[in-house]
Amino acid sequence: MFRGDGRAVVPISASMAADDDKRLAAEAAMAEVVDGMLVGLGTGSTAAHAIRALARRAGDGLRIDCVATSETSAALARGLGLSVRDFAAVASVDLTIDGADEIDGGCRAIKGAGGAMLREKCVAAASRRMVVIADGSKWVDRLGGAPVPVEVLPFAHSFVARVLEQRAMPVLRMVDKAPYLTDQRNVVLDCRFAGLDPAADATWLQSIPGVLGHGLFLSEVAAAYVAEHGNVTRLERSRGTG
Ligand SMILES: O=C[C@H](O)[C@H](O)[C@H](O)COP(=O)(O)O
Repeated sequence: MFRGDGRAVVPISASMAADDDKRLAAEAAMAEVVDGMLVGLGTGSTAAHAIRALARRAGDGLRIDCVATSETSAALARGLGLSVRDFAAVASVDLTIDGADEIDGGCRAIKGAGGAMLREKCVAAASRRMVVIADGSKWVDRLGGAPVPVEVLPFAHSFVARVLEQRAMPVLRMVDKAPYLTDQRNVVLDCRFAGLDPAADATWLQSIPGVLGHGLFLSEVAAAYVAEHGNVTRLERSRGTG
């Protein structure tokens, strides 16, 4: 099966459960999890489906350890009986399963609507393989419809915002009338770019003092499971991409 842009995709299954594409995508990714793995747990509503699916499989006898990309995911996983190790003591992860805010045909993603992109990037980088799970609304031809979240040292946020204005419209993320804080107690500037150039803008973001991380995942994602109207498609990153 081919998308309009000619990229090959592999149809996996069709399901009557069209109202729960996130869960279907998460369950499809379970095929990649085998006994003995150290699994990276993503963050967000789609990743939560994967955590619940992993817990069910662990209940059926699958032996895995996990690391989590957020305190929320760690708490969910532990509450379901999964073994969650401290990532600070982990150098390498076998497989990470995470959500995304946007994913394109080259398996490039925008992540971080839930504020977890810095830990997600660290765990992804430590992983032998990272797969994204998503419902069809996340699948885009071109990245940039969603804002790019940028995690910033609070000390530097006004300076960083001024620099970001050269290429984007940064908005300080707020919750209950106060700046949103990540698990690391940093702030987030959500950036809408006027014509995102993913590679150039990722390099530029990383060069700004005070920027600790951002939600552009351009080389980390090996494959994506995208469920749309009950149909799950696996999109593999092309060799040589990114
Ligand atoms: O910080 C949050 C993460 O990057 C999420 O994986 C991403 O925002 C997707 O979340 P959801 O599955 O809830 O749409």
